[in-house]
Amino acid sequence: MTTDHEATFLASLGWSEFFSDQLTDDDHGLIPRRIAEVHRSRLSVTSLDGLIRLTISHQLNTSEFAVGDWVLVDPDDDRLVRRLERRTLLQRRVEGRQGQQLGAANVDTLLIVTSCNADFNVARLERYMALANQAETTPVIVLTKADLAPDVAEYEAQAKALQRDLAVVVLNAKSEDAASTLGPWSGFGQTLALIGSSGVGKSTLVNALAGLSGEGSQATGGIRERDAKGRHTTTARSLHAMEGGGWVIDTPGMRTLHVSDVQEGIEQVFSEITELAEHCRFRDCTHDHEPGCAVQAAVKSGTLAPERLARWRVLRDENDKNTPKMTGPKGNKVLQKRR
Ligand SMILES: Nc1nc2c(ncn2[C@@H]2O[C@H](COP(=O)(O)OP(=O)(O)OP(=O)(O)O)[C@@H](O)[C@H]2O)c(=O)[nH]1
Ligand SMILES: [Zn+2]
Repeated sequence: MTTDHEATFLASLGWSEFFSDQLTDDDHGLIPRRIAEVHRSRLSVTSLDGLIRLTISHQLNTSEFAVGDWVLVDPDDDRLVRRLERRTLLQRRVEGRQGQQLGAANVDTLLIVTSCNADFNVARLERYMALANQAETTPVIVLTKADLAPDVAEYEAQAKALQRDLAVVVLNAKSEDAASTLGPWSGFGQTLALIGSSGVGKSTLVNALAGLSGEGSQATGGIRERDAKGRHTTTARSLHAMEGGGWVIDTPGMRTLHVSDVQEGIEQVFSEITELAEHCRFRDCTHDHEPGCAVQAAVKSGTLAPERLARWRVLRDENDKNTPKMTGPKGNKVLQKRR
């Protein structure tokens, strides 16, 4: 019963064979919808007529859903029937809590936003990239406030060195061409999400990408609301149509970060170290004092910066500490997969 209009709308939201292949005969009559808002007792989805609040059971734990999830809905009563398997999932560890919090689902590209000033911190960027890699979302570094920095090329070079083949974009988030600069990642059917510290220009970028100004715009700078605990929050809906034809997810929950369970993501960020380690004499080499260590040899020859190795160690140790371990059949430790 899907009209052409509806089909184009779903395709703009990223509906693809990955999701349609999950449909069975039992799903006849149901329609796919994408989650735009997740609250404690309510879920909303996008539609051509605007947001629709889903009918859900009182027992449903909404924290198991993420903005960007695809769900099947009964159009007669807007009842949630089931969630489809995710293509990508960004999640983060919350200090003092068990497990991980879901951030955003089915995101194609994660814009890691930082500014060309004191906010720029390579260790934090590597951490964000480990998370993006682990989620199987493509990271892109966006360097904002280029208009205020005299030494932009220096920041750009440092960002490019963070991971092999990493895309780095330099811009002024307030300029008219900010959205078109991000065109390669904001086209029809593409989903973007943003991460980065407070004040780097995320809301400004969302406004530029979504063509929002005035009434509909995300609060930028000091005009934000306070939540119950008196903290500043950017309170607005989380899924916006972009002028380029895709969608952008802006979830405040993704803005701070501790890592756990991102071992493969870390190996991808530091692929040059991962590859060198294969040539160490000992399989369990710690790349510290061992003879025949290919990683230390690279540091000595100047091809690997000692600071980069030190940051890899810190991130890997933090991840190991935060990742729950299971004891394997032979008593050796096995990393627990929680996907
Ligand atoms: N000159 C200049 N100012 C910028 C740029 N990007 C952001 N700003 C300004 O920096 C301030 C903070 O920008 P926001 O977009 O609110 O930052 P945010 O990352 O959304 O911050 P939170 O909502 O706290 O997470 C605003 O006053 C923006 O106008 C830029 O590229 N150049
Ligand atoms: Zn070694």
